[in-house]
Amino acid sequence: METVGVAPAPMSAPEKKKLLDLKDPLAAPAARASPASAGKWAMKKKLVGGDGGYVLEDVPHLTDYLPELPSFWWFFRFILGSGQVFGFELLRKDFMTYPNPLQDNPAYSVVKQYFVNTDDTVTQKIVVHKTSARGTHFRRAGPRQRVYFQSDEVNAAIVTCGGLCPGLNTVIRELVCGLYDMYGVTSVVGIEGGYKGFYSKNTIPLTPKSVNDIHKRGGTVLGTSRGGHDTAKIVDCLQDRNINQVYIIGGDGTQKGASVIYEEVRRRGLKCSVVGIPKTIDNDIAVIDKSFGFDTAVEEAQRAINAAHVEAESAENGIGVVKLMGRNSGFIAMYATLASRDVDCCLIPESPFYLEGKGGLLEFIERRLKDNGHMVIVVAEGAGQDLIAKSMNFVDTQDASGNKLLLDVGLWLSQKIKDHFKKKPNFPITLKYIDPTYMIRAVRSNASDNVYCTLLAHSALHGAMAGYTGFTVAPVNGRHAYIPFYVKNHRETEQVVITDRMWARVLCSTNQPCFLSHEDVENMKHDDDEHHRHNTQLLEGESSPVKNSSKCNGSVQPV
Ligand SMILES: Nc1ncnc2c1ncn2[C@@H]1O[C@H](COP(=O)(O)OP(=O)(O)O)[C@@H](O)[C@H]1O
Ligand SMILES: O=P(O)(O)OC[C@H]1O[C@](O)(COP(=O)(O)O)[C@@H](O)[C@@H]1O
Ligand SMILES: [Mg+2]
Repeated sequence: METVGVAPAPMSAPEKKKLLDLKDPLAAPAARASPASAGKWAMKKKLVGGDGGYVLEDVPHLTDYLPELPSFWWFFRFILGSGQVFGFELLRKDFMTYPNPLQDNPAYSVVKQYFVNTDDTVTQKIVVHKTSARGTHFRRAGPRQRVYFQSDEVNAAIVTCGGLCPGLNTVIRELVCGLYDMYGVTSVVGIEGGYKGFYSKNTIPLTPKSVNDIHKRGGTVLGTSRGGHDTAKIVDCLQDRNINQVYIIGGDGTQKGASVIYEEVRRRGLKCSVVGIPKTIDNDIAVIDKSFGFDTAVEEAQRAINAAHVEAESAENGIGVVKLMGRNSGFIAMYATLASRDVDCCLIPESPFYLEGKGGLLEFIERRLKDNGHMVIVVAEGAGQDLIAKSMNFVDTQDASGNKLLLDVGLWLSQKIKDHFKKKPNFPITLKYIDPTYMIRAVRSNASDNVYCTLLAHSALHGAMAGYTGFTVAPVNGRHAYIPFYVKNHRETEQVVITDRMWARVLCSTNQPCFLSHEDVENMKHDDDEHHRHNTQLLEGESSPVKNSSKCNGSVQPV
């Protein structure tokens, strides 16, 4: 088995494919029943072991639960008896699959080895020691020699859910154009307004012509929403409309929803590939290198930080406060701070801070103003929420998707700073608060995100055409991979690890206090070690492959 990023190790035949769990229940007869009964059809891990602690977290395939797809297979089986005896498995595969239409596409005729070797995998852990286990791998994304759908058989649907993010339109455009141009698929529809659009709205026909210019606009031409995830109704819609490939673009909440849809599709025995494309401007999806739109967000944040800096520099004891997105994680704030170099203090949810007293934020602000005459503070929207909640009577509220609604930390902080300096008449300050959140989210994607979105879309449709299902697609260490929905930590929010070197770089560039005592840091390191141990039961002796504060490692390679 060839691997990417780790030298291939020779394997003995019996060890080559140690199928830890491949036996799945046969398909349930196509039926409509309550998803509550879906338990016994729930996703099973498909783990394949290899030499040296190699583990492949494989993706489900339509044939896992639809072992006999075409009806004429039954006819041959009836005449010839057992497929196994007559070497029939090979013949069966030929009936179930079709040559990839890309092989006749003039644009790809020059490519030396266009099709991905079916055994290629991508390693999750790229830094290894000579004694470390090879660890978790994912199936490499890309076009396969044989596909499980004929072009005229495909009815594809695309939906966007959750918050906006630069690049949504590019992903939609490239899915549509890729399906048409590479696979000759002509039936693609858009679902309007997120998950609830499956059962409350008409579909929008999508063609290369209708999506031609959409990548030049922010937002999503399909509309999006939070809430409204009714699995049974969504799968009814897929069944009624004969949709056999569904591309679901959204963040952590959306991918959890996609996973449940996949389970229900499988329970009903439908030939329908369920594909997730991870989206979140916050860049807080675990396992993957980064999510699309993040680069654009960091770039766009520079404009707000520059404005804050200009304002602060031009006033006596000027302070610019900029609030950036990041509900649970400070990736945008951290990267925008590092990119700018004008920021004096970066506050993120992962790093608690305090205002008053020795080593507190207010003391630091005073000192920096005395030294420099101005300063810029970047604060992620999720930072300091505990402090705010303590200082005012607040009852937790949630949005339609169940996400906690946050208090405006930028406003709160600005007020606290103003109040502090009001008590010091000899220390007049000028504070400007800039909240560019929705401006950053609503812009069109930049050039690098556009290319990234194109590759994501292509990887997604290659996977669906090859019959894979129940997976999200994303770069892992620079290579696109298919990550099964069942990889739980992939669906959980990732946070900046403040005991990693990347956060130290920020502290170094801003010279801000770390607000933590030595004891706090030691406790955090201990928690991280515990987390590593918990995440690496398969890989004794390895550190966590999941947590990674830099999160933007590796340039994205063509699939
Ligand atoms: N645990 C869950 N199970 C099923 N659907 C979910 C779950 N969490 C969120 N969703 C659905 O996913 C969609 C988007 O979720 P949301 O949290 O708003 O955005 P995002 O996907 O960007 O995180 C919503 O329609 C919501 O109902
Ligand atoms: O105002 P909205 O639409 O609820 O969005 C706000 C949230 O959306 C985000 O940009 C990203 O959220 P999702 O990726 O979960 O959609 C958060 O940073 C922010 O808290
Ligand atoms: Mg989310």
